[in-house]
Amino acid sequence: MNGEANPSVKSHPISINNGGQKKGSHLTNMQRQISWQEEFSDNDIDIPGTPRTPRTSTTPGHEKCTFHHDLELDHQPPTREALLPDMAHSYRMLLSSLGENPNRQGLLKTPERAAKAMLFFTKGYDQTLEDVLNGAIFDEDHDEMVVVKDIEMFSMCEHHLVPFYGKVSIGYLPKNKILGLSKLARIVEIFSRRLQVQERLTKQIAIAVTKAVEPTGVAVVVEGIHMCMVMRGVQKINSKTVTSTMLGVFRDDPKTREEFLNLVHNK
Ligand SMILES: Nc1nc2c(ncn2[C@@H]2O[C@H](COP(=O)(O)OP(=O)(O)OP(=O)(O)O)[C@@H](O)[C@H]2O)c(=O)[nH]1
Repeated sequence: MNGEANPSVKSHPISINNGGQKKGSHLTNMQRQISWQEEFSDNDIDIPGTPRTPRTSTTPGHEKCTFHHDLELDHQPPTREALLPDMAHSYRMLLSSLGENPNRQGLLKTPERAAKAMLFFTKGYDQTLEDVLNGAIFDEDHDEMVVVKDIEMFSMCEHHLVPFYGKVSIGYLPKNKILGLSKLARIVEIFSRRLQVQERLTKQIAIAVTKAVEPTGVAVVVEGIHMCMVMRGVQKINSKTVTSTMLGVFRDDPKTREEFLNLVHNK
């Protein structure tokens, strides 16, 4: 890792984006660091209108059950299971709309299978940052860049309900707190396992890391292949969409940003 990165980080004034305050104003660096992180509310992660099932079960007999964050279909909370009959019914109607016979042997269990698959694809709606972090935030006197790259990502395009997939690279500059490495990948799961657009996914991941460890800066790059552009519509099979969110020092210091991008792009 480039040892020169941190002196430049510390000396570089962090800009803030608070609507009225200008870049490089007379605020101290610490005040600036606090400012850009405090801008994010829960709404930045949980966008308005995001459907949410209750945190505890509404199924008779399961009122005290809470769901597991490692949600798998054969180990899933009653709240999610309760959605299956309605969803399966919708899929059955869809099969009929296609002119298919939902009662033929091969399709008999398809509505239930499809409903379970859709629940899995959207399991992120039932996860929160707090759930997945599980307290794995550690005090550590470390202020060098941490990068976890090429995290596989599978998501669903909210416009066409078809998948998009790719990889996510996350970097942050810790400020005396580090995050369990797997938790970066788990944060990707929370937000990718929903109906999404790639831009929002990228931003939500960056904000979540910011909330988790209040670092000096966070950088996220997402590279995605959208099946809505491959299998239908414009049918461009080789195009990739790259989105990024740079916060704090990654936004303001070109050297830090460049170090991150070099680490991400070096194979
Ligand atoms: N910005 C952005 N656009 C997306 C994403 N996923 C899908 N889209 C786009 O959403 C748009 C929807 O456009 P519409 O014209 O309403 O739908 P459409 O007729 O199916 O569009 P085509 O895909 O061009 O056939 C398309 O341009 C998609 O490529 C995403 O993650 N980010």
